[in-house]
Amino acid sequence: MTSPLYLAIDTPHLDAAQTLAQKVRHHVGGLKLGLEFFCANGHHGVHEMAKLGLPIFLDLKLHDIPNTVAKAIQALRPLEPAVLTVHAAGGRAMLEQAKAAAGLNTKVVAVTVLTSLDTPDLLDIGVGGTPHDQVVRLAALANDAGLDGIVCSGQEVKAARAAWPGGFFVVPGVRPANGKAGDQKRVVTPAQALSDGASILVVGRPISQSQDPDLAAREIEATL
Ligand SMILES: O=C(O)c1cc(=O)[nH]c(=O)n1[C@@H]1O[C@H](COP(=O)(O)O)[C@@H](O)[C@H]1O
Repeated sequence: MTSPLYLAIDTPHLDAAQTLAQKVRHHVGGLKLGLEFFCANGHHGVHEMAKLGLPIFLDLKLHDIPNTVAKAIQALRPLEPAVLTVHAAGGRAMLEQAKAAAGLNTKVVAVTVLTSLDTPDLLDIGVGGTPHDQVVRLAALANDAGLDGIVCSGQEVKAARAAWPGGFFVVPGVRPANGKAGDQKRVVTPAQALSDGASILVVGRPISQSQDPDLAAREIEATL
């Protein structure tokens, strides 16, 4: 069975990204490349990482007016990422146009409330209520707009999955029991996120900063 574990490769260095991915390639289901990697290495870098044969999750969290996001996604089409992110807060028209611009083999998923935010952080940006309320609201919008799924924390995935059984749910901010949360505020264990309905789990530092990344990936996999 394919592993639900996607490794977040958060580095601007192509050689470091390749070395890390080579180490864990047999114990992860896919590679997530983010802004840091893409800004430094662009399309060439994505092509190089795709040579490892794992699905590529291109996490660019696009958020702009509908026309700009649609044109950006058209420009990404040759890369054929398995998963691509946009921000749900971009609104209905942006989400609809994002999905329409993507290739048929790309799942477009909407980031709801970043896992680094809690209730006071939402208040700071003018959003009342809890992250849970906001995730449920934005998940309904993403579903309505025809997206494939959402990104949310493990604390909300059960409710989001119940409201959208066929959705694709990406859960980052997962930590093994006793793992360091770092800048993540809404954290659950990988096993909890999976049993609550995550489709895939995104894990970065617990693997990439480990002395032995392959062992760290295997240890997480063993808990699932
Ligand atoms: O879209 C994401 O992947 C994402 C959304 C979110 O709400 N929180 C979040 O942490 N992420 C990403 O997931 C990864 C988490 O990394 P670690 O905290 O190191 O495991 C990073 O690459 C983040 O960019």
